[in-house]
Parts: sequence; structure tokens; C-alpha cells
Amino acid sequence: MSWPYFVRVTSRTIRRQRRWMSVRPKEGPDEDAQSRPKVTIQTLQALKESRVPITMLTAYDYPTAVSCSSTPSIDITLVGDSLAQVCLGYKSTTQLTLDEMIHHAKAVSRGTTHPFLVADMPFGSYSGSMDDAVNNAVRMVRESQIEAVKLEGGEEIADLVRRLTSIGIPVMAHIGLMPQRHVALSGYKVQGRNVASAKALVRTASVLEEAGAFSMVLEAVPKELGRYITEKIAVPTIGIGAGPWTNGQVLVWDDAMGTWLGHKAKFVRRFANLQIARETGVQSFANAVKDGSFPDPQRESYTIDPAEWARFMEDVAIDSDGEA
Ligand SMILES: Nc1nc(=O)c2c([nH]1)NC[C@@H]1CN(c3ccc(C(=O)N[C@@H](CCC(=O)O)C(=O)O)cc3)CN21
Ligand SMILES: CC(C)C(=O)C(=O)O
Ligand SMILES: [Mg+2]
Repeated sequence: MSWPYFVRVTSRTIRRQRRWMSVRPKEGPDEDAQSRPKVTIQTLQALKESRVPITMLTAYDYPTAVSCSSTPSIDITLVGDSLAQVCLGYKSTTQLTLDEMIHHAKAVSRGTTHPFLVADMPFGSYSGSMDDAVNNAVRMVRESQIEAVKLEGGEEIADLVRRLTSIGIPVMAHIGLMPQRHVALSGYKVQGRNVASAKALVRTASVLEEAGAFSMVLEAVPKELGRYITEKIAVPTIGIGAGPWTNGQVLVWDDAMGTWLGHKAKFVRRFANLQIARETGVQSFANAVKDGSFPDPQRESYTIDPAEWARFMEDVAIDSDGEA
């Protein structure tokens, strides 16, 4: 598809400006954070239409949420159920409970300023009755103050998407590789690699868009299919391992920051190496204590008025005389 000249120039300008704004973090408290315009569903739709890439990162606690809010270039913070593996040490996302998700989403919510805040509904929390699924989504919104829920699934979740959307809970759909179904799918495998499954995914995307999903995550699909679905549906697509032509990109925090030491999927790029930074910090602390250089008696310790200390010493001397 060819876009008019002014659309390309505008989006390029916005992109450069946003890149420039995000070059280096400011020192000290982030005073701009409270005054930035809040990202809304409308903002995300406008980013798709102006072809400015949408950025989404996961967060699982207060400090990572604060970091995701530290630049206006991040559009969405996702409390992903990858929480289960990268933060809680479970084997798979299917072990995560609704209560655990709500507990972490609350912390993320307290640290989030301008980014649009989305959370995954955990495995099993939206597969029973419609009423149970709605109640669970309402709990997530009410208790965690998240703004939208993300659901993995195909046409079988369309009625739920319709229902949640109708009661004012925006839904982000998640299609392609659905980690909550890794057992049924015989592992974490790229989806849509043959005619039949590619066509099925395109159909699924359209059905979920029609049901009211405001956006869609495409996980682990061929880049050609990522582009095709992105052009076919009107709502923004956000890819993870879906190539460069989706409307946005998402990565798991620990993959992007180098704190996940497990499997590294093909689509992961490390943008920082926080594991090395923190282990260096751990070693430095231990060294400084072991060699007696921490804490410094002048700068890192408290004092008592010398006269008060002299009286204290007299006092304890009398006490121990009495005992003797
Ligand atoms: N650290 C982390 N990053 C993630 O992206 C992530 C999680 N955890 N946990 C929940 C799910 C699981 N995810 C995964 C896990 C593995 C692959 C993976 O191994 N993919 C293979 C493709 C294999 C094939 O189809 O041949 C790869 O090598 O990329 C992909 C997504 C995505 N989510
Ligand atoms: C990787 C994203 C899309 C996700 O679902 C998660 O982190 O759980
Ligand atoms: Mg997830």
C-alpha cells in the first residue's frame, strides 16, 4: 500500500521527535511524568492511522511500571501472564492464579502514569461460564485499576469479547502462538505457516475485530502474515515475533532488559543487560562489607553528641560497679 507524502513525512517527524525525547533518562524524579497526555484507545488508533509504531512493554511490579512510564515513547504497559515464568518462577503461564495476577497488576497500576494499562486474564479465568469470566474481568478492573484485559483465543472467545466490550471493558485479543495453550499446541511453535492455518488466523482476526477487540497481539507468525492481517483489520496490531510490519511491537521486560536467563526465542532482542549490572552490584556490596570499607564511619554512620556519650559511659560504669 502506498501512502501520501504528507502522511510519511508527519509520521517520520513524530518518530524522530519521540526518539530524540527518549535518548537519555533524566536524573532525579521524573516531574514530567504526571503531566504527559494519557494514552487512550483513540491515541492508539491514531498511531496506526499515522503509521507511528506503537510500543508496549510488560511490567510486573511498581519499579518496572515506573520505568515503563519514564519516557513518553512507551504507549502501553502490559501486565503479561509471562509474570508466571519470569517473575514468579513457575514452569508455565497456566500456573498463574487470578489473585496473583491482581496482586501484581495493583503494584503496576500504582507505578503507571501515561501508558495505557492492559493485563492478561490468567489461564482458566475466562473459560468457564460467561458470568464467571465477566466477574473475573470486572475484578481485575476494579481491584487493579487496569484499563483493558487481554485474552488469548480464537472465535470461541468472540462472545466474551462482545460482552466485555459492551459493558465497558476494552479487550485486546491475542492470536497466533497462545502460550496458555502450549500443551494443546504441542509446544511454543510459530503459527500460520501453511495456507490453511494462515487463512484460519486471518479469519480469527476479523471475527475478533468484529466482536469489538480494540487491538490485537499477533505472536510468532510469519512476517508476511503479520503484515497481511495488519492491513486487513482496522484496529492496531501489536506483534511479538510477527515481523516489522505490525502496528506495534511488544517484548517481555526480562527478555528486553536481559534479566531472563531461560530460553531466548528468535524474536527477542536484548536492549540492556541488567542481569550483569545487578550481579556486579551484589558483588560490590559483598566485597565492601567483607573488606570493611562499608559503611564509612564519617559519611554513612550516625553520631551522638560527645557530652551525651560521656554521660552514657559514666552511667554504664556506675551500673556495672553496682553489679560487681
Ligand atoms: N521470557 C519469556 N518471553 C516470552 O516471550 C514469553 C514468556 N517468557 N513466557 C510466556 C510466553 C511463552 N512465550 C514463548 C516461549 C517460547 C517460544 C519459542 O521457543 N519459540 C521458538 C519457535 C519454535 C518453532 O516454532 O520452531 C523460537 O525459537 O522462537 C516462543 C514464545 C512467549 N511468552
Ligand atoms: C508477550 C506478551 C504479549 C504476553 O502476553 C505476556 O507477556 O504474557
Ligand atoms: Mg501473555
